[in-house]
Amino acid sequence: MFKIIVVENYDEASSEAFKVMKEEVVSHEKPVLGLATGSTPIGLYKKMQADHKSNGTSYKNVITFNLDEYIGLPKSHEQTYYTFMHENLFDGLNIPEENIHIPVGDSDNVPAECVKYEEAMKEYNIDIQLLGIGGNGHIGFNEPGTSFDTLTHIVDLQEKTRLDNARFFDSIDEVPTQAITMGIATIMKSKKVLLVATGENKADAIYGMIKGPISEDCPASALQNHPNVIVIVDKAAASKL
Ligand SMILES: N[C@@H]1[C@@H](O)[C@H](O)[C@@H](COP(=O)(O)O)O[C@@H]1O
Repeated sequence: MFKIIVVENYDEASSEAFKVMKEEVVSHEKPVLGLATGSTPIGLYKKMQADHKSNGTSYKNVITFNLDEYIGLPKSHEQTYYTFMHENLFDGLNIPEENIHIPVGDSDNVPAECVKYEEAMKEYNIDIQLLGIGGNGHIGFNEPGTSFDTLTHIVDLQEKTRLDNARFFDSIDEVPTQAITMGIATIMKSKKVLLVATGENKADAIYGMIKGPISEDCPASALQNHPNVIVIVDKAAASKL
């Protein structure tokens, strides 16, 4: 079930998302947050850091699981999601390092890492999973055609996704070709989903997610079967609804 909140712009979307996130953080004794990368959550993460700094909201009992990670880059690489999360969120909060979970993309045994990651999540129930959405409707790195039954797994990144993410690298050739991602079945297990999307280039994906058929052609359409999804979109991303 979707609760759709339409706002004017990116900053308002970040503020609305922050309200939802903060409520989760303060209302659970041990909040379990599923986190995302991409440019969309940066505004939200800045607000979480600012709130921690000025209001002292504590994250010391927070446990986090990130959606995905590139395969093949060393952790310290400036474009890993490990680096992204530390720079954009974790460095400004007081989450104990041992509570932070991100798939290890430079593991010697990536298939075993996927199993281990899924197992680690079984111990906890994710209270809220934050999601962005790809222009082709992907969530995490679950590209169109991914089975809705998937757990954490290895994916070959589509050319469109590599191109979309190439802006962060020196050239398209440097964008990894594979990633580890939570599967769609993993995402569906979280108690609540918070999906944020802004800009006209997300309008088709938002339409497909909410109004399109439930189909593997649009991975986000699986969320039509989730009991509790909050969608925060600006007018541009909502323009085709
Ligand atoms: N794996 C991430 C997704 O989790 C993210 O939702 C998507 C959209 O990114 P952006 O928010 O930059 O548009 O990009 C990447 O592919």
